[in-house]
Amino acid sequence: MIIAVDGPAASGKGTLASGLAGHYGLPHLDTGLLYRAVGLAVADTADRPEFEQAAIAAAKALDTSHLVDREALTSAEAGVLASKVAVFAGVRAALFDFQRAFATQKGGAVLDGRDIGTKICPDADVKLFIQADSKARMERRARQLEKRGVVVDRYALYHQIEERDARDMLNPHGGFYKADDAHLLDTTLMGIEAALRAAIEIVDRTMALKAGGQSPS
Ligand SMILES: Nc1ncnc2c1ncn2[C@@H]1O[C@H](COP(=O)(O)OP(=O)(O)OP(=O)(O)O)[C@@H](O)[C@H]1O
Ligand SMILES: Nc1ccn([C@@H]2O[C@H](COP(=O)(O)O)[C@@H](O)[C@H]2O)c(=O)n1
Repeated sequence: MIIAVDGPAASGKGTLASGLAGHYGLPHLDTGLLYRAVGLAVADTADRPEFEQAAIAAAKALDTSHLVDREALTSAEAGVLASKVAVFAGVRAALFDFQRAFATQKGGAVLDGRDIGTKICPDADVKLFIQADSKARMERRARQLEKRGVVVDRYALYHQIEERDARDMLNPHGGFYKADDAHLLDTTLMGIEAALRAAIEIVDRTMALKAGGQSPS
């Protein structure tokens, strides 16, 4: 079974994808980490003319050793850099095969990102599109950073999230939109456990309908 989980920054898609992976015993890939690793690798060239070519080269050279330093990868700066390299078609193309191979491994997988249900796994068995309002997302991200001892300017963080969402939505190569057959799950008023229960319910219902030969939508 392939489960695709998409949604905007700090919507909780990674938390849900990881919970679903645990529940169904599937491997999980947070595809945002790939873009973050590429962004960090070319941070020095940002705003220079060679930025795009450097980012494409970094994406082609990416391997799992670049995904180890979780603290650097999950920083707010890495998120911004990721969304800047993600607009380059050459970067997205270079990262496609890795994601596709992960998704199609024997037994299936859970992937989360922006374009999983639309570009990477349009054939996923279940697609979830996670939503939460911008203020709730900002607050979740702020608390996550504060737990690490980072001093957070909530006003700046809110605008950074909004700006990143806009860049992702307007990215002509991105595929960041809800697929027609994706299930929308708004978690603004849900805690982590309630959101995971709701996601499991959607997956179980969708798979049961498919097994019965019915269209789930
Ligand atoms: N439903 C929820 N209620 C409250 N907090 C949540 C909820 N879901 C996730 N969180 C918390 O919000 C933070 C961001 O969650 P998460 O990393 O899963 O988001 P994401 O959408 O994967 O973010 P990113 O944009 O980095 O990929 C984490 O600290 C997580 O524990
Ligand atoms: N499938 C994806 C995943 C991520 N991106 C870009 O990377 C940025 C960081 O992603 P997070 O999920 O870790 O927040 C994101 O803002 C996107 O620009 C992507 O394009 N496609």
